[in-house]
Amino acid sequence: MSRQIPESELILNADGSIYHLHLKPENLATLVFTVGDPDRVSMVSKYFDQVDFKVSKREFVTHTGRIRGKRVTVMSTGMGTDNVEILMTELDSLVNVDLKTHTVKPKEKSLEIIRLGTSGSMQTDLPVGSLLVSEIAVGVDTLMQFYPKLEGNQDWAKLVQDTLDLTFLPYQASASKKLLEKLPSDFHRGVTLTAPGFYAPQGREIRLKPKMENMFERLANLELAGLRMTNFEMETAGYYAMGQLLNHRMLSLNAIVANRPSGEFDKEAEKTVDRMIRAALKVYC
Ligand SMILES: O=P(O)(O)O[C@H]1O[C@H](CO)[C@@H](O)[C@H]1O
Ligand SMILES: O=c1cc[nH]c(=O)[nH]1
Repeated sequence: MSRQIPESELILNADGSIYHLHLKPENLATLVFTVGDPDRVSMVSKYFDQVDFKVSKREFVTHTGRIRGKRVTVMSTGMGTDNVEILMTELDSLVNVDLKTHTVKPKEKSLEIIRLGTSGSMQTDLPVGSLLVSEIAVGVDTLMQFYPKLEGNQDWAKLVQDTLDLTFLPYQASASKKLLEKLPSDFHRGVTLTAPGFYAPQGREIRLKPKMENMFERLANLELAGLRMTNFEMETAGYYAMGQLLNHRMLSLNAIVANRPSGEFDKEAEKTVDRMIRAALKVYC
């Protein structure tokens, strides 16, 4: 008999749903699209043939339905890897923990989780309106200081640590090869920097001067094994790392809405996001 997880660690609501996501196992499909913005959930589910289930709690809004006969879930996470940690742990618990006995199920189940996010480009030749898939992501947040060490190559993480003179080691994880290979070639492939904030942690200056000078220029000039760093956002490395530790297949797609070298923001950002959503549903549903 596996360990019984205390009620204070795996918390259920009065209706038996999991604490933050407010979902029961039967409300979740094995293919899950995630978005940051709660308003983006209906931008995805409007393409479903039917929506059978809707729930929302805090920033976690979920719609589950069918598209071309395939069952699919879309849900929002809000911003940041702290929310991703909650999302991934609770999604994993919905499929791999028996919520009645509070014990881990003997047979592990994997989800396919595809993030549909917005992002800022560090590269001149990656303009606003581009679509990009994160092949590798480097997290400069401290989430992975609290979990088992990630297996696999950490060369990008070390390079970023040296470049930004960070006092802690960032972490690096990759997209699922199986999901990646299905994607058409009009998606640029990139190395994504997942930052613990939008302004100084991505080198932006409003009133406060970031401690790190020329941050995006320094990162944009890095090269490793023929790859360069391409874009900033705030979740992907957390997804890839948690997915690797929990054995779920992960992919992060990015609509490039800002270009840092040119100082431009995409005037048609909503259309760019819609193009990414339609492309993803076509490939994975
Ligand atoms: O558009 P979403 O998915 O929220 O993603 C990006 O946008 C937010 C910042 O504006 C961050 O969450 C960042 O990762
Ligand atoms: O520059 C950007 C644009 C969207 N999201 C980010 O985190 N950064």
